[in-house]
Order: sequence, then C-alpha cells, then structure tokens
Amino acid sequence: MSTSNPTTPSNEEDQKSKKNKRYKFLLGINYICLFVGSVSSSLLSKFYFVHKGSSRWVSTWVQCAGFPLLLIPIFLPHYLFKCSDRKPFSGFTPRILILSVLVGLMLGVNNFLISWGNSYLPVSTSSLLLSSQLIFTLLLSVIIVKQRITFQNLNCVILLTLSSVLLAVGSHHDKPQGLTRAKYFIGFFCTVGAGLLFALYLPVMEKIYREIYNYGMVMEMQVVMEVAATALATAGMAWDGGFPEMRRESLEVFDLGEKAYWVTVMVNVVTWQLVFMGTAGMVFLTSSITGGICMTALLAMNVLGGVVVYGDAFGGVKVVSTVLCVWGFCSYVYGMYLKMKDDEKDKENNGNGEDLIVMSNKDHHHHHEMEMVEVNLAANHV
Ligand SMILES: Nc1nc2[nH]cnc2c(=O)[nH]1
Repeated sequence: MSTSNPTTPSNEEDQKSKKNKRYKFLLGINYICLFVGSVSSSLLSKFYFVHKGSSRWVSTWVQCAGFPLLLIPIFLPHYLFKCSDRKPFSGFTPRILILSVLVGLMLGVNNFLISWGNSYLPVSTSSLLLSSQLIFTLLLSVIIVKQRITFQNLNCVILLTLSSVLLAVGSHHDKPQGLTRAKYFIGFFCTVGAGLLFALYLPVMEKIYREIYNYGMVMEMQVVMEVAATALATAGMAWDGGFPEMRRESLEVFDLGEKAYWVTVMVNVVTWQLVFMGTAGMVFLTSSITGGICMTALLAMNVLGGVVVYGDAFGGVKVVSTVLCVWGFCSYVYGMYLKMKDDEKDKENNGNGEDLIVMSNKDHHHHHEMEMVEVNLAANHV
C-alpha cells in the first residue's frame, strides 16, 4: 500500500499538500452539488404537485434523464482546458461496465418505486417509512464494505432517524383522495422497497469504487448508471403510455400553462443530476455511511426550504426535529474533523520517509484519492 517516490522531502510535502487541497476541493464541490440539488429538487417536486402535476412516470424519468449534463464536466477538463491527460471513458473494464449497468438498473427501479409510493401514500407516511433508510444503510455497509459501527456513526444515525421520524409524525396527514386498502399496501411496499434499495445502492457503490482510483471515473460510471436507469424509465413510459400522459399533463392539467410545465420538468431534471452526482462523489470521497448521513441531514434543509419558499408552518415538532438533525450532523462532522487531525499528526510523528498509512474504514477513500493523485502526478512526470 505504500509508495516510495524518489523525491526530495520538500517536494514530497508539496505534493501532499496539493493532494490534500484537491481532496478538499472535490469534497466541497460535491457537497455543494448535493445541497443545492437536494433542496431545489424537493422544492420543485412540491411545485409540480401543487400545480396539479401528478404523473408517476414523469417523476421517475426526471430523476435520471439529465445524464448528458454530466458529459460537460467529464469532457471539458480534457478537451478544452487541457488540464487532464486522462482520456474520458478510457478506464472501463468489462466488469466495471457491467456492474455500472446493473447498479443503474437498480437505481432505476428505486426511482420508480419511490415515485409510485409517493403517489399512493400521504407525504407523512412515506417520509416515516423512508426514515428507516439510514439504519439499513449502516447495517448493509457493515455487511458489504465491513464498515465499523462506532459511537460516532451510530449516534448520528440514531439522531437523524429520530429527527426524520418526528418530522413525519408531525406533518399533515394529507390523505390522497381515493386511497383504498389495496393502494395503501402498494404504496407501503413500494416505499419500503425503495428505502431498502437505496440503502443497498450506497455500500454497493462504495464497494465498486474501491476498484477505481480516479474521480473522473466516478462521473463516467454515473453516466453509465443513469443511461441504464433512463432506458428503464423510458421503456416503462413508452409501454404504459407515459409520454402521451406527459403531453396531456402539460397542455391540460398543469395549472400554470405549458411553458411553465416544461421549465419545471427540465429544471427538475438538472437538480436531480446534482443530487445523484453529489451522492456518488460523497460516497467515493468518504464512505457510504458518511454519504448517507450527508444526504439525510439535508432533510432539515428541505424543511427550512419549504418554510422559506412556501411559508409552511414551522413550529413545535419541526423545530425539535431540525435541532436533532443539526446536532447529529454537526457532531458527526466535528468528530470526523478531529479524527482527520489525529491521523495527520500520527503521520507526521511517523516521519516522512515512512509513508505507511494505517487505513481505517472511514479513511479508505481519502487514501484512495491520495493514491490516485499520486498516480496522476507520477504519470505526468514520466
Ligand atoms: N429510496 C430513495 N431514493 C432516493 N432518491 C434520491 N434520494 C433518495 C432517497 O433518499 N431514498
């Protein structure tokens, strides 16, 4: 695991700080994507429903159809800015390609289930069911990527879960019209299924990312996944009359008119890409459980977004839920920060010559990223 470069100590220091800066830069960008994407997609989905949009297929399709947008950050660095020597889409092995397609199909089914569940169940019920998702993410990441359960991550998962349970219990029981028992059960199983699939998606991605060493590759895999998910959604739509339904909805149902409808749908397509790209990047740069925690913690931001933009009521239970969420998330991030400082100190104490990094589970990708930049730097110098 250790690489000993024939470089002078000062050069080595330089490279280390460069790597660290690059890592922090990528982490920052990804979190901004996740943040902006999550808040705006939740606001826009609500906008769509408030103005009488109700198509399950449209909700499914917008979550993945924006994949061509990812081609911009993939191709620009190589062809326009010339700041990367790596040719886009050159690192796929058949194995990685097949795995990406399979995970993409899983994501497609998840998107479909979540849209179906949302259309049958009251918002409060579906949020309640989805609040179990983070616990499953932790459990599955213990099984799949040998994540260690620590006080820090367990504490955070419990606080965030409590926070989302409270939120769901405290929200309005706006029962959709004509909710029969059968429909309730369909909605129930779709939503639980979506939660489980998403909880599986995160550690499975982490496992696959352990075979790759480059952030560009993460985006490229994301394109492949989203193409697979879009193919599934498009096939479903074509088979079930989703396209005529979309057209009819734009012309007759959406109460702000056709133009506003297409703008809403298209902007939603963009915001969903930010969500999924941000999630994938966070999982690659940290771990599946940290990625899941970062996503879930944004629920509080979505609630605040609703309060600011739509004037939703904000009192009692929502306040408690938000406090729990912010508390849980901040203590997690602070704990991670302390651990990172500790590790850096340990490394310094071990001396420069010996570049042995003891990998804890959490650091895995940090180290990965370091290695990747090392590989790139080495390639550039040869
Ligand atoms: N099941 C599920 N699907 C998602 N798609 C985007 N976010 C989520 C999530 O939190 N859960």
